[in-house]
Amino acid sequence: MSALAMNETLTIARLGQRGDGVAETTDGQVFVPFALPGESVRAVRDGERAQVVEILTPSASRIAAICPLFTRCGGCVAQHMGEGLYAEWKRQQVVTTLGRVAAGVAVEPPLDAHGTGRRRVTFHARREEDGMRIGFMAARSHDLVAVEACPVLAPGLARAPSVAQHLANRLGGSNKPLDLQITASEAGLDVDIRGHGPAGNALRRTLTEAAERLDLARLSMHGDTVVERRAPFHVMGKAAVTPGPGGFLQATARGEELLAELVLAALPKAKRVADLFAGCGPFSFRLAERCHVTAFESDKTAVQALQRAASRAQGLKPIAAETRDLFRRPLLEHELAAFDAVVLDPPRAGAEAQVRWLAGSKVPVVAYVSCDVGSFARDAALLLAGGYALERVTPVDQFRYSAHIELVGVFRKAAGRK
Ligand SMILES: C[S@@+](CC[C@H](N)C(=O)[O-])C[C@H]1O[C@@H](n2cnc3c(N)ncnc32)[C@H](O)[C@@H]1O
Repeated sequence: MSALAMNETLTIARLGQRGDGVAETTDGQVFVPFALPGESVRAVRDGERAQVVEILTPSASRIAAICPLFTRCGGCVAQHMGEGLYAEWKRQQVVTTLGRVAAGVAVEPPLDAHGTGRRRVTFHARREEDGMRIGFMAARSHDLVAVEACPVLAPGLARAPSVAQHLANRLGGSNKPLDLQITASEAGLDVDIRGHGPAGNALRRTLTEAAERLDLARLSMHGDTVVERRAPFHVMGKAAVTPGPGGFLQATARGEELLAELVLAALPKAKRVADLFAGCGPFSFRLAERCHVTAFESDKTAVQALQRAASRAQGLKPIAAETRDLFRRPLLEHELAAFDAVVLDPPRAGAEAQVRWLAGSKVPVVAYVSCDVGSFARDAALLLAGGYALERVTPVDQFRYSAHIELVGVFRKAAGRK
């Protein structure tokens, strides 16, 4: 903190996008982590940020955090918000950003997609004076907060901290910081280690032995399988899918289900659907229960996982899958003409190149699943300019207690519009 730090009373006017309380002062906005609207707080200010020293008048919406590490660990920012305040804060993030391009659009209250909790976690590990430490990064700092348990994780990850600690100890010869990504699959824990150099034979033996001892389903380094004792899998509709090591998965099983339900509800009459940015197929498999699906995805391993699972699944309509970079090679007009609905679920950057082609297409309905409201708003503006109407926006909250929010937007083009 600088020598200019001041101790003063601040009144919190609203919540910012990241969950900080925001006070309006004569010097401009001041961001106050863990303070709530309506509260008066005594705080130490440093520039445009302030730390609470004492809450003078607590908000009626303040609740007790569920985790003793809350405020130290950088993973959660919102455990102190009561349910109503929390849901409205998340909804407003969508309303505010989207309002710039689609002012009148109805944004529904967020759907709670936490379910039984997050099915994937990444622990950081690094050497400290007393040995290897595993944990999460503290907020706005390079400090590591030691974590022995995390209440937002699904029950299948209950032993993830001790697994991460054991593996970090085994890898402790390296001074490099490591990331240990652990996923709870139906066949047990699926671990991908990043940050370590390539595994030589000796290290592979050590890790294979550790996987036995920890009863892991699979252990990989940088996406390269070291040992697969049981194929990890996830049930997606009528398919059992084994994603590539470290491959993308929605954060919670409930989130994946809810997103798929919203997508399916948007296209009740579709017969031929393009699933863009399809990953290993969570939407494709559910769509294929009633329509023909063509999946496009740039990650070859994900496409192979989808194809393998499709070849084994029973009772589905045909699913074709193609490895394709949709930023560089979006589907063009004549290709889009083969579909009566398009689903897209791009990474945070959005799908500008693809959406430019979609905007000029005649595809009657587009279900856009987004993990970044900023890029969604930019892409939505292109679709609106192309003659689509944004019918509905449903925020989906898979990342409970974080500032993150996802959404499904349904766009429809009236018949006859070009
Ligand atoms: C948010 S994930 C969604 C995946 C899948 N729909 C799901 O629900 O699991 C985004 C996907 O886009 C893929 N992707 C990223 N860049 C891409 C690109 N340029 N072209 C095609 N796919 C891309 C990623 O590999 C990832 O699978």
